[in-house]
Amino acid sequence: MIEVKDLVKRYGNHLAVDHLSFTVKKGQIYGFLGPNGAGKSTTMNIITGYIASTEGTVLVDGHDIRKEPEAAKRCIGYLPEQPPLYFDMTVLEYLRFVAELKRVKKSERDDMVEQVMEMTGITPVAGRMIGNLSKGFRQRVGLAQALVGFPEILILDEPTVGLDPKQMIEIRELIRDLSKDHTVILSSHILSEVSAVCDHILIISKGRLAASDTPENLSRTMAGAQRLSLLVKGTEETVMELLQGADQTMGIAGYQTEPSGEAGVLSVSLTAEPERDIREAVFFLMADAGLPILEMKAAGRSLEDVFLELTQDGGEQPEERETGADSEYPADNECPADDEYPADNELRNDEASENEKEEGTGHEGDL
Ligand SMILES: Nc1ncnc2c1ncn2[C@@H]1O[C@H](COP(=O)(O)OP(=O)(O)OP(=O)(O)O)[C@@H](O)[C@H]1O
Repeated sequence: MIEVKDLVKRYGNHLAVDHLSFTVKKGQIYGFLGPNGAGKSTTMNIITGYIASTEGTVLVDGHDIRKEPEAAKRCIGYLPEQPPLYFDMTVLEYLRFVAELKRVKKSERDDMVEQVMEMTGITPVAGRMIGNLSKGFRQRVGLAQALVGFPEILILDEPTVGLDPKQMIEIRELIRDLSKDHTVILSSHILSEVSAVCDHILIISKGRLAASDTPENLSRTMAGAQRLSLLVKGTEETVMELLQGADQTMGIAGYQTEPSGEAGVLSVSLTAEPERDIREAVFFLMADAGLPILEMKAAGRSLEDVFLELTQDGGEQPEERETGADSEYPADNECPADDEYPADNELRNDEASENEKEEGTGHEGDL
């Protein structure tokens, strides 16, 4: 679906994307994970044709984004970090406008807008000004504009940033739903978000690809051997004897004991053979010998540790961004600040009553 080859982006002397190559296959959710300033937005802006690369190529469904931008862009729906919303338009007006910009046939526009509003759960707020919507609803409108034209690929830059936890969960569910019919690439600096939603993780650090695999494989192959620490009620003699005599097929590669500080309780550290989960076997070994386990903790490296190690020092350097006409990067102030509009809680009642009128939409609460 997407082939990124040897991509380079320089901002002056600053190398934001450093010979990045990866492939995105159809029908999966890809998570673009990296600390702030790692180069995620820059890469997404290049893939979507929003800015030009310094070197390298991007093929979208076989179309080179530089040579055939129209054909490539037709395959992509993009939700940038700052959704391109017009706050003084109603949701319906805005989506009709987007449909026109995307050159959807006039005869198909109304139908399509209706469908994307339905898909993103914003039909109840179709007549409301975008500036008066809560952040969660604005994000849905952002997703709806990305869906206009029914592109095969959705590229979402930090789609849950700034949302409250409930809104985050709702948007993640929506993304999961959309992934049934679309290939999705989303960026995030939150590991738990990416591992919860994505089939494949691309870890980016200092503009380079640090790792690319499924969340399961990343934790299995990079997190190293499982280590368990236990508190066992028993004497050192009985525990050591038990471990020495333990069946080799159990997968225990090593062990160590020391006093726990509590009378009659021993602290035991166990290392498993590679890719073995020994928790259950250890539980039964101790239980059969009448030695109660008071505590068991898996001490292996988590996916989080792997991420931190791979991206160490890979984040934002304190450096000025280019701004103004020379910069291809969209200015931060394209959209009016939130405080120019009534606070979300001032709108809650209105929007809630609008939703109540539309019972059975299945979307509520994100107001
Ligand atoms: N217009 C610009 N001019 C100069 N430097 C830029 C510009 N845009 C981005 N950069 C720099 O390029 C690097 C990558 O930025 P980018 O926004 O792509 O990172 P990111 O991974 O998306 O981070 P974040 O999560 O903070 O959005 C950063 O060091 C950033 O300061």
